[in-house]
Amino acid sequence: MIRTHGLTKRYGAITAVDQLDLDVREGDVYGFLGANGSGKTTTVRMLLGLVLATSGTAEVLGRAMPRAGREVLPQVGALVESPAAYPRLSGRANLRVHDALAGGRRRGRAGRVDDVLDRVGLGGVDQRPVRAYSLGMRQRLGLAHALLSQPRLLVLDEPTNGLDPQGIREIRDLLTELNAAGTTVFLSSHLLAEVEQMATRVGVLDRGRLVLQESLEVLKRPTGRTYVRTPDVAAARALLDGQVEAYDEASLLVRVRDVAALNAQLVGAGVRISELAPEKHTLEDVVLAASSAAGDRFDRDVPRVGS
Ligand SMILES: Nc1ncnc2c1ncn2[C@@H]1O[C@H](COP(=O)(O)OP(=O)(O)OP(=O)(O)O)[C@@H](O)[C@H]1O
Repeated sequence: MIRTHGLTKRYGAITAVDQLDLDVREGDVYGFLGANGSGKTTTVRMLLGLVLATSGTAEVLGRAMPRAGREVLPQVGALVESPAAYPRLSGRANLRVHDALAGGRRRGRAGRVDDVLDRVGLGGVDQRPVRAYSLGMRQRLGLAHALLSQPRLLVLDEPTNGLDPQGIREIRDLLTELNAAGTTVFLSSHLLAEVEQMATRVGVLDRGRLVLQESLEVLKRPTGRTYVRTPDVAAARALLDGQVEAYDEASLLVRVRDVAALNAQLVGAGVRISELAPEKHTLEDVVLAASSAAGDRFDRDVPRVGS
């Protein structure tokens, strides 16, 4: 759906995007992660033909950008930074104008507009002019605009910017639902937790360079250790001598892959267990390892809403 080769953008002495090889496949929710200033917005702008690359190539929906923009862009729903809107008009009126400008058929327009407003949670609050909208409402309106043409591909730059935890959850659910119905989603974010909860594949940008591109399933694979929570730490340590890699007063990390066998062994020896689980890599671990210098600039402290 999106493929770039050696995509590079320089602004004078600054290399904002450096030799990027992106590969976004059909059906992905691709989380494009990077600290502030790492080059995400510049990349999104190049993909949409809003900024010209210094060198390298970009293909969107199998066509070269920006050359094929006229054919490609109507099939792509995009949200890049603060979406433009007529401030005196309501969101609904704005969307009707956009739909008309994009050549959407007049027939069914009102229904299409109402549908996307409902989907992004603006259906009930749309009496106000857009100038009275909060940042979060503007963001939702931008998303509604992106959805209007029922695109095969959504390209979203920080789509939850300005939203509260409830709003973030709603957008996440909406994107998951659209993806299940066949829409490929490419979203940029500096929020590790957001991407961890939504993405199927992840690309990590570190000062303009792609330092990691992999499916989340592979990245979060088990570490080969098992986490054991027990009130009988001393007994468990004695039993598993040599296999315990770390422990505290209530838990142990054991170098064992077979959780069922470990369970049987512990229970057989009378060790009480309150929790037993294979340890997994977290996205945070993996991102920090891939880009140690950038890692501490990520925003990790977002509230975890839902699962
Ligand atoms: N028009 C421009 N002129 C000069 N430098 C630019 C321009 N646009 C971006 N840059 C620089 O390129 C680098 C990457 O910026 P970019 O906005 O793409 O990063 P980002 O990852 O999207 O960050 P943020 O999340 O803060 O928007 C930064 O150093 C930025 O200052």
